[in-house]
Amino acid sequence: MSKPLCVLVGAPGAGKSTVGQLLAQAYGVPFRDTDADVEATAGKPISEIFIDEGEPHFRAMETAAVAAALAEHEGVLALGGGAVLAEDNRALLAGHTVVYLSVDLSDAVSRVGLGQGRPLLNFNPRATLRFLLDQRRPLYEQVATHTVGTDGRTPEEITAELVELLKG
Ligand SMILES: Nc1ncnc2c1ncn2[C@@H]1O[C@H](COP(=O)(O)OP(=O)(O)OP(=O)(O)O)[C@@H](O)[C@H]1O
Ligand SMILES: O=C(O)C1=C[C@@H](O)[C@@H](O)[C@H](O)C1
Ligand SMILES: [Mg+2]
Repeated sequence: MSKPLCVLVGAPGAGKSTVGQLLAQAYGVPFRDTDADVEATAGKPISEIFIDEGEPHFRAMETAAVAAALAEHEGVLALGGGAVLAEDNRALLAGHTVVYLSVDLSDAVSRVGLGQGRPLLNFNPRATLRFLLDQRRPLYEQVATHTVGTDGRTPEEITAELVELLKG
């Protein structure tokens, strides 16, 4: 089975998409993001999938995207922030190099405040993120082979640490 060089997991705002692209550039390998795969398959943004078909439909599409990417992709792979909620996805991650990009509440709030298109965070992002971080932390820790803290650090600093960490 071909394997991604590295799979990034973590909460919304952890920087999976940002750091994932930098890490792929550093290695000269392709970057893939299951959120983008789902949007390409659906032909519309995730926010519209949530509105039109609902979260369970999005989660089923996400699980199919995770399975396909883990089987096919040989570069750096970022998963959607909620991908670890599904036991099927957690099982598929076994045997892969999985990096948990951790983020605390205040950094996550300020980072997601910069962007749009996160349907779970449309209403009261701070309270929702607090819940998501508490709910998911044990799941991220369960699937991770490595953990890297991102608070107060630039994407470039985090990428440099990852390159060192993954050398071994
Ligand atoms: N270490 C960092 N320091 C400051 N800002 C950051 C950092 N990492 C990412 N950002 C910014 O935070 C926002 C969210 O980053 P990004 O989209 O990479 O997160 P994500 O983990 O992919 O989130 P999601 O789960 O929603 O896809 C972006 O505007 C990005 O530029
Ligand atoms: O944390 C989540 O549950 C999500 C994070 C995003 O990456 C997207 O996968 C979607 O907006 C759901
Ligand atoms: Mg992302």
